Amino acid sequence: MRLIRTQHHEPPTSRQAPAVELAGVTKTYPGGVRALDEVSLTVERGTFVAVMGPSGSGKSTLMHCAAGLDSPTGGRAFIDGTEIGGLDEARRTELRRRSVGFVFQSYNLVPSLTIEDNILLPLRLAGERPDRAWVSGLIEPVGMTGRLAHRPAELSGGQQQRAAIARALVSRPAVVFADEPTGALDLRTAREVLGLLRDLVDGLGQTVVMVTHDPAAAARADLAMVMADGRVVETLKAPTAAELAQCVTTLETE
Ligand SMILES: Nc1ncnc2c1ncn2[C@@H]1O[C@H](COP(=O)(O)OP(=O)(O)OP(=O)(O)O)[C@@H](O)[C@H]1O
Repeated sequence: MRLIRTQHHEPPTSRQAPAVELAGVTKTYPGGVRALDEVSLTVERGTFVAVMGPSGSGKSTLMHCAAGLDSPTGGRAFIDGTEIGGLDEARRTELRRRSVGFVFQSYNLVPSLTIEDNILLPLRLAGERPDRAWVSGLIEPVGMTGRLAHRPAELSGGQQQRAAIARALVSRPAVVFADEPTGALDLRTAREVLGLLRDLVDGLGQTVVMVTHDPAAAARADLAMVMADGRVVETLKAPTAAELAQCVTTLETE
């Protein structure tokens, strides 16, 4: 597994293209803040990647540029082998719908819809028919089998996040971006949700990129990228919570 590439190369375009690829990506916001400074990285399929770093180091900007939610001001970003920068807004939306799933700290389920309709919503929005076998295969591991007719308010936070994870996966995306997915959960529930993400990577070959402040959460990933000042300054394979905590503390005090 190779995460960081710094040299120029032609991006692969086959189904086996990396889930995400950034080549020299820079993001300068109006006003002049350089939130990303020539970041190059590859997220291989079937891997769980955590992004950590002090506040303001560029984690959210990295996620937004890698997910096609925002445009880099320099460099090239690819999702599933497709360059985002070459697409107009409609095509970019279509690429996100087809290839990217999102999980948020606050679940973002639609309160008026049942859990089943929430999970199926991305397919409905895309005008696609559910692949029943895939959907059933998702419902069971996320623990929603007996809860499909419930509304989100009838579920605990952990259950809502599990439903949100099923929703993120329902369109079989190339990559799921999870932004502080355990930030609103208690310790035990957070551990269960992280275990679920880990199982989805191991069992379904899903690719997950998770932004987190929590070293224990990041330690569940295959790789942790640690950011500072818009750059990836450390890439740790099979990281431990202790080494991640140490790394971030050092950066925060520098
Ligand atoms: N829309 C924006 N306009 C101008 N500057 C921005 C904007 N969004 C972020 N920034 C700046 O870019 C830098 C990186 O911000 P970013 O939100 O990516 O960091 P982060 O690591 O996600 O921080 P946190 O952990 O606090 O969420 C910061 O200096 C921030 O102030």
